[in-house]
Amino acid sequence: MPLHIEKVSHSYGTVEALADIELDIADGETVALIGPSGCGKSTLLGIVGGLLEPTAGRVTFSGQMPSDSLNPFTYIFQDFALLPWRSVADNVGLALEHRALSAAERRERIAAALALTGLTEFAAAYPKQLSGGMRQRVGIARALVVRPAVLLLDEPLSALDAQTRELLMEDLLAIWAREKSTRVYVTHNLEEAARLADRVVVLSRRPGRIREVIAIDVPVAERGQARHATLLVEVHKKLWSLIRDEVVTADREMQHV
Ligand SMILES: Nc1ncnc2c1ncn2[C@@H]1O[C@H](COP(=O)(O)OP(=O)(O)OP(=O)(O)O)[C@@H](O)[C@H]1O
Repeated sequence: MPLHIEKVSHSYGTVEALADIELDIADGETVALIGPSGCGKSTLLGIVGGLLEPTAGRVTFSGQMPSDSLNPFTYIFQDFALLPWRSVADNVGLALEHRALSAAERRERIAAALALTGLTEFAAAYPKQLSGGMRQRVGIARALVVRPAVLLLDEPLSALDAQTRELLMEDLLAIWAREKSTRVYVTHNLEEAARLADRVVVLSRRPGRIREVIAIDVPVAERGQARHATLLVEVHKKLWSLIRDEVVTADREMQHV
Protein backbone atom coordinates (compact mmCIF):
# COMPACT_ATOMS: atom_id res chain seq x y z
CA MET A 1 0.00 0.00 0.00
CA PRO A 2 1.52 3.38 -0.95
CA LEU A 3 2.13 5.74 1.99
CA HIS A 4 2.16 9.51 1.97
CA ILE A 5 3.83 11.40 4.79
CA GLU A 6 2.61 14.95 4.43
CA LYS A 7 4.39 17.79 6.25
CA VAL A 8 4.65 15.82 9.47
CA SER A 9 6.09 17.53 12.55
CA HIS A 10 6.07 16.30 16.11
CA SER A 11 6.94 17.70 19.51
CA TYR A 12 6.93 16.07 22.92
CA GLY A 13 6.06 19.10 25.06
CA THR A 14 8.88 21.52 24.39
CA VAL A 15 11.08 18.87 22.73
CA GLU A 16 10.80 19.26 18.97
CA ALA A 17 11.42 15.76 17.59
CA LEU A 18 10.50 16.01 13.89
CA ALA A 19 10.01 18.89 11.49
CA ASP A 20 8.28 19.01 8.14
CA ILE A 21 8.72 15.46 6.95
CA GLU A 22 7.41 15.02 3.43
CA LEU A 23 7.83 11.62 1.81
CA ASP A 24 5.92 9.30 -0.51
CA ILE A 25 6.63 5.59 -0.26
CA ALA A 26 5.58 3.38 -3.16
CA ASP A 27 3.70 0.11 -2.88
CA GLY A 28 6.14 -2.70 -2.11
CA GLU A 29 9.05 -0.32 -1.54
CA THR A 30 11.50 -0.60 1.37
CA VAL A 31 12.60 2.73 2.81
CA ALA A 32 15.26 2.87 5.51
CA LEU A 33 15.36 5.75 7.98
CA ILE A 34 18.78 6.61 9.34
CA GLY A 35 20.15 9.51 11.33
CA PRO A 36 21.88 10.33 14.59
CA SER A 37 20.46 9.18 17.92
CA GLY A 38 17.37 11.08 18.94
CA CYS A 39 16.63 12.48 15.47
CA GLY A 40 13.08 11.14 15.56
CA LYS A 41 13.27 7.87 13.61
CA SER A 42 11.12 5.88 16.06
CA THR A 43 8.78 8.83 16.44
CA LEU A 44 8.19 8.85 12.68
CA LEU A 45 7.60 5.10 12.67
CA GLY A 46 5.09 5.51 15.51
CA ILE A 47 3.28 8.22 13.57
CA VAL A 48 3.14 6.11 10.39
CA GLY A 49 1.72 3.18 12.36
CA GLY A 50 -0.87 5.35 14.10
CA LEU A 51 0.59 4.90 17.60
CA LEU A 52 1.26 8.64 17.79
CA GLU A 53 -0.77 11.56 16.56
CA PRO A 54 1.60 14.07 14.88
CA THR A 55 1.58 17.62 16.18
CA ALA A 56 1.20 18.78 12.58
CA GLY A 57 0.72 17.14 9.19
CA ARG A 58 -0.64 13.70 8.44
CA VAL A 59 0.03 10.28 7.01
CA THR A 60 -2.32 8.95 4.36
CA PHE A 61 -2.53 5.77 2.29
CA SER A 62 -3.72 5.14 -1.18
CA GLY A 63 -4.72 2.00 -2.97
CA GLN A 64 -6.52 -1.03 -1.65
CA MET A 65 -5.54 -2.99 1.39
CA PRO A 66 -4.82 -6.60 0.30
CA SER A 67 -7.92 -8.70 0.93
CA ASP A 68 -6.10 -11.25 3.12
CA SER A 69 -4.52 -8.61 5.36
CA LEU A 70 -5.86 -8.65 8.92
CA ASN A 71 -3.88 -5.58 10.01
CA PRO A 72 -2.82 -2.68 7.83
CA PHE A 73 0.36 -2.25 9.95
CA THR A 74 2.61 -4.49 11.96
CA TYR A 75 5.72 -3.63 13.91
CA ILE A 76 8.88 -5.68 14.12
CA PHE A 77 11.04 -4.67 17.09
CA GLN A 78 14.45 -5.81 18.29
CA ASP A 79 12.84 -7.66 21.18
CA PHE A 80 9.52 -9.40 20.82
CA ALA A 81 9.09 -10.63 24.37
CA LEU A 82 7.93 -14.06 23.23
CA LEU A 83 5.79 -15.89 25.75
CA PRO A 84 8.08 -18.56 27.24
CA TRP A 85 5.26 -20.96 28.12
CA ARG A 86 3.97 -21.08 24.57
CA SER A 87 5.41 -23.07 21.70
CA VAL A 88 6.74 -21.37 18.57
CA ALA A 89 3.48 -22.04 16.69
CA ASP A 90 1.40 -20.71 19.59
CA ASN A 91 3.54 -17.59 19.86
CA VAL A 92 3.03 -16.97 16.16
CA GLY A 93 -0.71 -17.63 16.55
CA LEU A 94 -0.94 -14.99 19.29
CA ALA A 95 -1.58 -12.29 16.72
CA LEU A 96 -4.59 -14.23 15.42
CA GLU A 97 -6.37 -14.55 18.74
CA HIS A 98 -9.68 -12.72 18.93
CA ARG A 99 -9.89 -12.81 15.14
CA ALA A 100 -12.90 -14.24 13.39
CA LEU A 101 -11.03 -17.01 11.57
CA SER A 102 -11.86 -20.66 11.11
CA ALA A 103 -9.52 -23.15 12.78
CA ALA A 104 -8.36 -24.22 9.31
CA GLU A 105 -7.52 -20.67 8.27
CA ARG A 106 -5.69 -20.07 11.54
CA ARG A 107 -3.63 -23.23 10.98
CA GLU A 108 -2.94 -22.30 7.37
CA ARG A 109 -1.75 -18.79 8.30
CA ILE A 110 0.52 -20.06 11.06
CA ALA A 111 1.97 -22.75 8.78
CA ALA A 112 2.60 -20.20 6.03
CA ALA A 113 4.31 -17.74 8.43
CA LEU A 114 6.48 -20.53 9.83
CA ALA A 115 7.42 -21.67 6.33
CA LEU A 116 8.27 -18.11 5.28
CA THR A 117 10.68 -17.74 8.21
CA GLY A 118 12.19 -21.24 8.03
CA LEU A 119 10.61 -22.34 11.31
CA THR A 120 8.41 -25.21 10.20
CA GLU A 121 10.42 -27.86 12.03
CA PHE A 122 10.54 -25.74 15.17
CA ALA A 123 6.77 -25.33 15.48
CA ALA A 124 6.56 -27.34 18.70
CA ALA A 125 9.74 -25.94 20.29
CA TYR A 126 9.70 -23.40 23.13
CA PRO A 127 11.53 -20.04 23.00
CA LYS A 128 14.16 -21.04 25.57
CA GLN A 129 15.22 -23.92 23.30
CA LEU A 130 16.05 -21.49 20.46
CA SER A 131 19.04 -19.31 19.61
CA GLY A 132 18.63 -15.53 19.54
CA GLY A 133 18.35 -15.58 15.76
CA MET A 134 15.63 -18.23 15.79
CA ARG A 135 13.71 -16.33 18.47
CA GLN A 136 13.84 -13.23 16.29
CA ARG A 137 12.50 -15.29 13.40
CA VAL A 138 9.55 -16.27 15.60
CA GLY A 139 8.90 -12.59 16.22
CA ILE A 140 9.06 -11.91 12.51
CA ALA A 141 6.66 -14.80 11.81
CA ARG A 142 4.26 -13.40 14.41
CA ALA A 143 4.32 -10.06 12.60
CA LEU A 144 3.78 -11.66 9.18
CA VAL A 145 0.95 -13.96 10.19
CA VAL A 146 -1.56 -11.10 9.85
CA ARG A 147 -0.22 -10.38 6.35
CA PRO A 148 0.25 -6.66 6.96
CA ALA A 149 0.05 -4.14 4.17
CA VAL A 150 2.85 -2.13 5.80
CA LEU A 151 5.70 -3.52 7.89
CA LEU A 152 7.28 -1.10 10.34
CA LEU A 153 10.68 -2.34 11.47
CA ASP A 154 12.42 -0.67 14.41
CA GLU A 155 16.02 -1.87 14.71
CA PRO A 156 14.91 -5.47 14.13
CA LEU A 157 18.43 -6.93 14.03
CA SER A 158 20.26 -4.76 16.51
CA ALA A 159 20.19 -7.25 19.40
CA LEU A 160 21.87 -9.96 17.32
CA ASP A 161 25.55 -10.78 16.89
CA ALA A 162 27.18 -9.91 13.55
CA GLN A 163 26.92 -13.37 12.00
CA THR A 164 23.30 -13.92 13.01
CA ARG A 165 22.48 -10.45 11.75
CA GLU A 166 24.01 -11.39 8.39
CA LEU A 167 21.82 -14.50 8.21
CA LEU A 168 18.71 -12.59 9.19
CA MET A 169 19.41 -9.97 6.50
CA GLU A 170 19.42 -12.78 3.95
CA ASP A 171 16.19 -14.12 5.46
CA LEU A 172 14.48 -10.74 5.30
CA LEU A 173 15.38 -10.42 1.62
CA ALA A 174 14.04 -13.90 0.91
CA ILE A 175 10.83 -13.11 2.82
CA TRP A 176 10.38 -9.81 1.00
CA ALA A 177 10.71 -11.54 -2.33
CA ARG A 178 7.66 -13.62 -1.36
CA GLU A 179 5.37 -11.18 0.42
CA LYS A 180 4.29 -7.84 -0.87
CA SER A 181 4.22 -5.42 2.03
CA THR A 182 5.51 -1.84 1.93
CA ARG A 183 8.29 -1.41 4.53
CA VAL A 184 9.76 1.32 6.66
CA TYR A 185 12.97 0.22 8.33
CA VAL A 186 14.61 2.19 11.13
CA THR A 187 18.25 1.36 11.74
CA HIS A 188 21.51 2.68 13.09
CA ASN A 189 23.33 0.16 10.95
CA LEU A 190 24.37 1.63 7.62
CA GLU A 191 25.14 -1.78 6.15
CA GLU A 192 21.56 -2.91 6.79
CA ALA A 193 20.27 0.24 5.12
CA ALA A 194 22.53 -0.27 2.09
CA ARG A 195 21.65 -3.97 1.75
CA LEU A 196 17.93 -3.91 2.42
CA ALA A 197 16.46 -0.60 1.31
CA ASP A 198 15.37 0.65 -2.10
CA ARG A 199 15.83 4.17 -0.75
CA VAL A 200 17.56 5.49 2.33
CA VAL A 201 16.16 8.60 4.00
CA VAL A 202 18.82 10.48 5.94
CA LEU A 203 17.43 12.57 8.79
CA SER A 204 19.24 15.49 10.39
CA ARG A 205 19.82 15.91 14.09
CA ARG A 206 16.82 16.82 16.22
CA PRO A 207 14.40 18.09 15.15
CA GLY A 208 14.71 15.49 12.43
CA ARG A 209 14.30 16.86 8.93
CA ILE A 210 14.91 15.02 5.69
CA ARG A 211 18.46 15.81 4.74
CA GLU A 212 18.80 13.59 1.73
CA VAL A 213 17.06 10.67 0.08
CA ILE A 214 19.43 8.19 -1.53
CA ALA A 215 17.97 5.80 -4.10
CA ILE A 216 20.00 2.63 -4.59
CA ASP A 217 19.39 1.55 -8.14
CA VAL A 218 20.45 -2.10 -7.92
CA PRO A 219 17.53 -4.36 -6.88
CA VAL A 220 17.94 -5.62 -3.29
CA ALA A 221 17.89 -9.24 -4.45
CA GLU A 222 21.06 -8.65 -6.49
CA ARG A 223 23.08 -6.67 -3.96
CA GLY A 224 24.70 -9.73 -2.42
CA GLN A 225 26.39 -10.53 -5.73
CA ALA A 226 30.16 -10.05 -5.83
CA ARG A 227 29.92 -7.63 -8.77
CA HIS A 228 28.00 -5.19 -6.54
CA ALA A 229 30.44 -5.31 -3.63
CA THR A 230 31.85 -1.88 -4.44
CA LEU A 231 28.35 -0.39 -4.72
CA LEU A 232 27.60 -1.35 -1.12
CA VAL A 233 30.89 0.09 0.05
CA GLU A 234 30.20 3.33 -1.84
CA VAL A 235 26.67 3.64 -0.45
CA HIS A 236 27.94 2.96 3.07
CA LYS A 237 30.63 5.65 2.64
CA LYS A 238 28.13 8.15 1.33
CA LEU A 239 25.66 7.52 4.16
CA TRP A 240 28.40 7.81 6.77
CA SER A 241 29.69 11.05 5.24
CA LEU A 242 26.15 12.45 5.47
CA ILE A 243 25.61 11.65 9.13
CA ARG A 244 29.07 11.50 10.69
CA ASP A 245 29.35 15.05 12.00
CA GLU A 246 25.85 14.97 13.43
CA VAL A 247 26.44 11.59 15.05
CA VAL A 248 29.50 13.06 16.77
CA THR A 249 27.48 16.06 17.98
CA ALA A 250 24.54 13.92 19.10
CA ASP A 251 26.94 11.62 20.92
CA ARG A 252 28.47 14.54 22.82
CA GLU A 253 25.03 15.91 23.62
CA MET A 254 23.94 12.59 25.10
CA GLN A 255 26.89 12.62 27.48
CA HIS A 256 25.64 15.82 29.10
CA VAL A 257 22.10 14.48 29.73
N1 LIG B 1 7.67 10.10 25.12
C1 LIG B 1 8.59 11.05 24.98
N2 LIG B 1 8.59 12.15 25.75
C2 LIG B 1 9.51 13.12 25.60
N3 LIG B 1 10.51 13.09 24.69
C3 LIG B 1 10.57 12.01 23.91
C4 LIG B 1 9.63 10.93 24.00
N4 LIG B 1 9.95 9.99 23.09
C5 LIG B 1 11.04 10.47 22.43
N5 LIG B 1 11.40 11.66 22.93
C6 LIG B 1 12.52 12.51 22.45
O1 LIG B 1 12.26 12.82 21.09
C7 LIG B 1 13.46 12.74 20.33
C8 LIG B 1 13.27 11.73 19.20
O2 LIG B 1 13.16 10.43 19.78
P1 LIG B 1 13.14 9.10 18.92
O3 LIG B 1 13.15 7.96 19.85
O4 LIG B 1 12.05 9.19 17.92
O5 LIG B 1 14.54 9.22 18.16
P2 LIG B 1 15.38 8.07 17.42
O6 LIG B 1 16.00 8.72 16.25
O7 LIG B 1 14.51 6.88 17.19
O8 LIG B 1 16.45 7.77 18.54
P3 LIG B 1 17.45 6.53 18.67
O9 LIG B 1 18.25 6.51 17.42
O10 LIG B 1 18.30 6.90 19.85
O11 LIG B 1 16.62 5.31 18.89
C9 LIG B 1 14.56 12.37 21.30
O12 LIG B 1 15.20 13.55 21.71
C10 LIG B 1 13.83 11.73 22.47
O13 LIG B 1 14.53 11.95 23.68
